[in-house]
Amino acid sequence: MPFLRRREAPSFEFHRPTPGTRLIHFEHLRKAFGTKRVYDDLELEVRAGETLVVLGGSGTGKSVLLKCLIGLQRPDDGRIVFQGHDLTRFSEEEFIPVRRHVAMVFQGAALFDSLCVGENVAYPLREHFPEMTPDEVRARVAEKLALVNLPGTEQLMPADLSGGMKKRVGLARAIATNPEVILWDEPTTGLDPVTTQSINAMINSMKTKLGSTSIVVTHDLVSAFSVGDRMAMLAERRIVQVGTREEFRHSQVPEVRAFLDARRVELEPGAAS
Ligand SMILES: Nc1ncnc2c1ncn2[C@@H]1O[C@H](COP(=O)(O)OP(=O)(O)OP(=O)(O)O)[C@@H](O)[C@H]1O
Repeated sequence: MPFLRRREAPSFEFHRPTPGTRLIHFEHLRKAFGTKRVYDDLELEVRAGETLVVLGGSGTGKSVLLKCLIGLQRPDDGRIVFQGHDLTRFSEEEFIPVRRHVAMVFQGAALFDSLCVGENVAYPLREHFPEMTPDEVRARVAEKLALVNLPGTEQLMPADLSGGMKKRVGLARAIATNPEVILWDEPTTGLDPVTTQSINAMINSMKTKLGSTSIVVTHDLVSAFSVGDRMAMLAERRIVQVGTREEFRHSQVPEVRAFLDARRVELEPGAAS
Protein backbone atom coordinates (compact mmCIF):
# COMPACT_ATOMS: atom_id res chain seq x y z
CA MET A 1 0.00 0.00 0.00
CA PRO A 2 2.29 2.79 -1.22
CA PHE A 3 -0.29 5.46 -0.31
CA LEU A 4 -0.24 4.46 3.38
CA ARG A 5 3.55 4.13 3.41
CA ARG A 6 3.90 7.77 2.31
CA ARG A 7 1.53 9.09 4.92
CA GLU A 8 3.26 7.15 7.69
CA ALA A 9 6.60 8.89 7.06
CA PRO A 10 6.93 11.69 9.63
CA SER A 11 8.24 15.09 8.56
CA PHE A 12 11.92 15.55 9.18
CA GLU A 13 13.17 17.65 12.06
CA PHE A 14 16.80 17.75 13.03
CA HIS A 15 17.77 17.66 16.71
CA ARG A 16 21.29 18.57 17.72
CA PRO A 17 22.82 15.21 18.67
CA THR A 18 25.27 14.42 21.44
CA PRO A 19 28.71 14.09 19.81
CA GLY A 20 29.77 10.48 19.37
CA THR A 21 26.23 9.08 19.36
CA ARG A 22 24.78 7.28 16.33
CA LEU A 23 23.46 9.81 13.83
CA ILE A 24 22.92 7.75 10.67
CA HIS A 25 22.55 4.00 10.28
CA PHE A 26 22.62 2.23 6.91
CA GLU A 27 20.89 -1.07 7.70
CA HIS A 28 21.00 -4.16 5.48
CA LEU A 29 21.15 -2.01 2.37
CA ARG A 30 20.69 -3.65 -1.01
CA LYS A 31 21.04 -1.93 -4.36
CA ALA A 32 21.43 -3.07 -7.93
CA PHE A 33 21.38 -1.41 -11.33
CA GLY A 34 19.87 -4.07 -13.58
CA THR A 35 22.06 -7.15 -13.16
CA LYS A 36 24.89 -5.14 -11.54
CA ARG A 37 24.66 -5.68 -7.76
CA VAL A 38 26.21 -2.79 -5.87
CA TYR A 39 25.30 -3.68 -2.24
CA ASP A 40 24.14 -7.04 -0.93
CA ASP A 41 23.85 -6.38 2.80
CA LEU A 42 25.59 -3.14 3.64
CA GLU A 43 25.80 -2.02 7.27
CA LEU A 44 27.35 1.27 8.35
CA GLU A 45 26.94 3.63 11.27
CA VAL A 46 27.89 7.32 11.24
CA ARG A 47 28.45 9.07 14.57
CA ALA A 48 27.62 12.68 15.34
CA GLY A 49 30.58 15.04 14.98
CA GLU A 50 32.93 12.57 13.30
CA THR A 51 34.59 12.54 9.91
CA LEU A 52 33.99 9.09 8.48
CA VAL A 53 36.02 8.25 5.38
CA VAL A 54 34.60 5.66 2.98
CA LEU A 55 37.34 3.99 0.96
CA GLY A 56 36.91 1.61 -1.93
CA GLY A 57 37.98 0.86 -5.46
CA SER A 58 36.40 2.41 -8.52
CA GLY A 59 32.77 1.48 -9.04
CA THR A 60 32.28 -0.12 -5.61
CA GLY A 61 29.35 2.16 -4.81
CA LYS A 62 30.85 4.96 -2.71
CA SER A 63 29.05 7.79 -4.50
CA VAL A 64 25.79 5.85 -4.66
CA LEU A 65 25.89 5.56 -0.85
CA LEU A 66 26.00 9.36 -0.48
CA LYS A 67 23.28 9.77 -3.09
CA CYS A 68 21.02 7.30 -1.24
CA LEU A 69 21.35 9.43 1.89
CA ILE A 70 19.94 12.53 0.18
CA GLY A 71 17.39 10.71 -1.94
CA LEU A 72 19.14 11.09 -5.33
CA GLN A 73 19.26 7.29 -5.51
CA ARG A 74 16.91 4.82 -3.84
CA PRO A 75 18.07 1.54 -2.28
CA ASP A 76 16.15 -1.58 -3.31
CA ASP A 77 15.92 -2.88 0.25
CA GLY A 78 17.09 -2.10 3.77
CA ARG A 79 16.78 1.13 5.71
CA ILE A 80 18.68 4.39 6.15
CA VAL A 81 17.80 5.64 9.61
CA PHE A 82 18.63 9.26 10.39
CA GLN A 83 17.73 10.37 13.92
CA GLY A 84 14.95 7.81 14.09
CA HIS A 85 13.52 8.58 10.62
CA ASP A 86 13.63 5.86 7.98
CA LEU A 87 14.65 7.93 4.95
CA THR A 88 13.94 5.10 2.52
CA ARG A 89 10.24 5.76 3.10
CA PHE A 90 10.48 9.49 2.38
CA SER A 91 8.85 10.93 -0.71
CA GLU A 92 10.78 13.36 -2.92
CA GLU A 93 8.98 16.21 -1.16
CA GLU A 94 9.88 14.90 2.29
CA PHE A 95 13.56 14.84 1.29
CA ILE A 96 13.63 18.63 0.79
CA PRO A 97 14.10 19.46 4.50
CA VAL A 98 16.61 16.59 4.80
CA ARG A 99 18.77 18.31 2.18
CA ARG A 100 18.82 21.48 4.26
CA HIS A 101 20.62 19.55 7.00
CA VAL A 102 22.64 17.16 4.82
CA ALA A 103 24.58 18.85 2.02
CA MET A 104 26.71 17.25 -0.66
CA VAL A 105 29.90 18.68 -2.12
CA PHE A 106 29.86 17.14 -5.58
CA GLN A 107 32.93 15.64 -7.23
CA GLY A 108 33.10 18.18 -10.05
CA ALA A 109 31.87 21.15 -7.94
CA ALA A 110 28.74 21.19 -10.18
CA LEU A 111 28.47 24.98 -10.26
CA PHE A 112 25.88 26.69 -12.45
CA ASP A 113 28.08 28.15 -15.21
CA SER A 114 25.66 30.93 -16.09
CA LEU A 115 25.48 32.21 -12.49
CA CYS A 116 28.20 34.23 -10.77
CA VAL A 117 29.89 32.89 -7.63
CA GLY A 118 27.59 34.87 -5.30
CA GLU A 119 24.45 33.56 -7.01
CA ASN A 120 25.77 30.00 -6.91
CA VAL A 121 26.29 30.21 -3.15
CA ALA A 122 22.94 31.95 -2.65
CA TYR A 123 21.08 29.25 -4.59
CA PRO A 124 20.28 26.85 -1.70
CA LEU A 125 19.31 29.78 0.50
CA ARG A 126 16.66 30.86 -1.99
CA GLU A 127 15.46 27.25 -2.18
CA HIS A 128 15.35 26.49 1.55
CA PHE A 129 14.96 29.92 3.20
CA PRO A 130 12.71 32.01 0.92
CA GLU A 131 12.00 34.24 3.92
CA MET A 132 15.60 35.53 4.05
CA THR A 133 15.94 39.17 2.98
CA PRO A 134 18.39 40.14 0.19
CA ASP A 135 20.68 41.69 2.84
CA GLU A 136 20.63 38.49 4.90
CA VAL A 137 21.40 36.42 1.80
CA ARG A 138 24.28 38.75 0.86
CA ALA A 139 25.69 38.56 4.38
CA ARG A 140 25.45 34.73 4.51
CA VAL A 141 27.09 34.40 1.07
CA ALA A 142 29.95 36.72 2.13
CA GLU A 143 30.39 34.77 5.39
CA LYS A 144 30.63 31.41 3.60
CA LEU A 145 32.98 32.70 0.89
CA ALA A 146 35.25 34.09 3.63
CA LEU A 147 35.15 30.72 5.39
CA VAL A 148 36.49 28.97 2.26
CA ASN A 149 39.15 31.67 1.81
CA LEU A 150 37.50 33.29 -1.19
CA PRO A 151 36.27 36.59 0.25
CA GLY A 152 34.99 39.20 -2.20
CA THR A 153 34.67 36.82 -5.18
CA GLU A 154 30.88 37.15 -5.52
CA GLN A 155 31.01 38.74 -8.98
CA LEU A 156 33.38 36.22 -10.59
CA MET A 157 31.99 33.66 -13.03
CA PRO A 158 32.79 29.92 -12.72
CA ALA A 159 34.79 30.12 -15.98
CA ASP A 160 37.19 32.54 -14.24
CA LEU A 161 38.03 30.05 -11.47
CA SER A 162 40.72 27.38 -11.09
CA GLY A 163 39.68 23.80 -10.24
CA GLY A 164 40.54 24.30 -6.56
CA MET A 165 38.59 27.57 -6.40
CA LYS A 166 35.58 25.87 -7.98
CA LYS A 167 35.71 23.15 -5.32
CA ARG A 168 35.79 25.82 -2.61
CA VAL A 169 32.82 27.67 -4.13
CA GLY A 170 31.03 24.29 -4.26
CA LEU A 171 31.79 23.91 -0.58
CA ALA A 172 30.59 27.45 0.23
CA ARG A 173 27.34 26.61 -1.57
CA ALA A 174 27.00 23.30 0.29
CA ILE A 175 27.47 24.95 3.71
CA ALA A 176 25.32 28.02 2.95
CA THR A 177 22.37 26.53 4.83
CA ASN A 178 24.57 25.63 7.85
CA PRO A 179 24.06 21.87 7.33
CA GLU A 180 24.88 19.52 10.18
CA VAL A 181 26.12 16.80 7.84
CA ILE A 182 28.45 17.35 4.87
CA LEU A 183 28.95 14.67 2.22
CA TRP A 184 32.20 15.00 0.29
CA ASP A 185 32.42 13.09 -3.00
CA GLU A 186 36.11 12.74 -3.96
CA PRO A 187 37.00 16.20 -2.64
CA THR A 188 40.67 16.10 -3.66
CA THR A 189 40.54 14.23 -6.97
CA GLY A 190 42.42 16.03 -9.72
CA LEU A 191 43.83 18.74 -7.45
CA ASP A 192 47.49 19.69 -7.01
CA PRO A 193 49.13 18.85 -3.64
CA VAL A 194 48.86 22.38 -2.24
CA THR A 195 45.15 22.70 -3.07
CA THR A 196 44.61 19.16 -1.79
CA GLN A 197 46.12 20.19 1.54
CA SER A 198 43.90 23.25 1.73
CA ILE A 199 40.79 21.13 1.04
CA ASN A 200 41.85 18.65 3.75
CA ALA A 201 42.30 21.56 6.16
CA MET A 202 38.86 22.78 5.20
CA ILE A 203 37.26 19.40 5.91
CA ASN A 204 38.89 19.46 9.35
CA SER A 205 37.86 23.06 10.00
CA MET A 206 34.20 22.29 9.19
CA LYS A 207 34.32 19.89 12.11
CA THR A 208 36.06 22.21 14.54
CA LYS A 209 34.39 25.51 13.51
CA LEU A 210 30.87 24.27 12.69
CA GLY A 211 30.73 20.98 14.62
CA SER A 212 29.63 19.22 11.42
CA THR A 213 29.58 15.51 10.79
CA SER A 214 31.27 14.56 7.52
CA ILE A 215 31.25 11.52 5.28
CA VAL A 216 34.16 11.66 2.86
CA VAL A 217 34.32 9.32 -0.11
CA THR A 218 37.80 9.09 -1.55
CA HIS A 219 40.53 7.07 -3.28
CA ASP A 220 43.15 9.44 -1.90
CA LEU A 221 44.79 7.74 1.08
CA VAL A 222 46.84 10.75 2.15
CA SER A 223 43.66 12.76 2.38
CA ALA A 224 41.81 9.87 4.06
CA PHE A 225 44.42 9.57 6.80
CA SER A 226 44.59 13.31 7.36
CA VAL A 227 40.84 13.87 7.79
CA GLY A 228 39.29 10.56 8.93
CA ASP A 229 38.39 9.94 12.56
CA ARG A 230 37.17 6.53 11.41
CA MET A 231 37.37 4.71 8.12
CA ALA A 232 35.14 2.23 6.36
CA MET A 233 36.14 0.05 3.44
CA LEU A 234 33.59 -0.81 0.76
CA ALA A 235 34.40 -4.00 -1.15
CA GLU A 236 32.57 -7.11 -2.29
CA ARG A 237 29.24 -5.23 -2.11
CA ARG A 238 29.50 -4.56 1.64
CA ILE A 239 31.51 -2.77 4.30
CA VAL A 240 34.36 -5.15 5.07
CA GLN A 241 35.90 -3.12 7.91
CA VAL A 242 35.17 -0.01 9.97
CA GLY A 243 37.73 1.32 12.39
CA THR A 244 40.11 4.05 13.48
CA ARG A 245 43.04 5.19 11.37
CA GLU A 246 45.39 3.02 13.41
CA GLU A 247 43.14 -0.03 13.08
CA PHE A 248 43.14 0.52 9.33
CA ARG A 249 46.87 1.09 9.12
CA HIS A 250 47.42 -2.32 10.76
CA SER A 251 44.42 -4.06 9.21
CA GLN A 252 44.65 -7.73 8.34
CA VAL A 253 41.32 -7.75 6.47
CA PRO A 254 42.43 -8.95 3.00
CA GLU A 255 40.52 -6.33 0.97
CA VAL A 256 41.79 -3.49 3.18
CA ARG A 257 45.35 -4.80 3.18
CA ALA A 258 45.34 -5.10 -0.63
CA PHE A 259 43.91 -1.58 -1.02
CA LEU A 260 46.50 -0.03 1.34
CA ASP A 261 49.45 -2.01 -0.01
CA ALA A 262 48.62 -0.98 -3.58
CA ARG A 263 48.89 2.64 -2.41
CA ARG A 264 51.77 2.32 0.03
CA VAL A 265 53.97 4.71 -1.94
CA GLU A 266 51.25 7.31 -1.88
CA LEU A 267 50.88 6.98 1.88
CA GLU A 268 54.53 6.66 2.87
CA PRO A 269 56.74 8.35 0.25
CA GLY A 270 59.83 6.68 1.84
CA ALA A 271 58.44 3.28 0.89
CA ALA A 272 59.41 3.88 -2.73
CA SER A 273 63.14 3.82 -1.98
N1 LIG B 1 22.43 5.88 -12.40
C1 LIG B 1 23.09 4.74 -12.60
N2 LIG B 1 22.67 3.84 -13.51
C2 LIG B 1 23.32 2.68 -13.71
N3 LIG B 1 24.42 2.31 -13.02
C3 LIG B 1 24.89 3.17 -12.10
C4 LIG B 1 24.25 4.41 -11.84
N4 LIG B 1 24.94 5.06 -10.85
C5 LIG B 1 25.95 4.23 -10.53
N5 LIG B 1 25.92 3.11 -11.27
C6 LIG B 1 26.86 1.98 -11.16
O1 LIG B 1 26.94 1.60 -9.80
C7 LIG B 1 28.26 1.27 -9.44
C8 LIG B 1 28.70 2.14 -8.27
O2 LIG B 1 28.81 3.48 -8.72
P1 LIG B 1 29.48 4.62 -7.84
O3 LIG B 1 29.46 5.87 -8.66
O4 LIG B 1 28.86 4.68 -6.50
O5 LIG B 1 30.97 4.08 -7.68
P2 LIG B 1 32.19 4.74 -6.91
O6 LIG B 1 32.66 3.75 -5.91
O7 LIG B 1 31.82 6.09 -6.40
O8 LIG B 1 33.24 4.83 -8.10
P3 LIG B 1 34.34 5.95 -8.45
O9 LIG B 1 35.35 5.86 -7.36
O10 LIG B 1 34.89 5.48 -9.77
O11 LIG B 1 33.64 7.28 -8.53
C9 LIG B 1 29.10 1.46 -10.70
O12 LIG B 1 29.25 0.21 -11.31
C10 LIG B 1 28.27 2.38 -11.56
O13 LIG B 1 28.51 2.14 -12.91
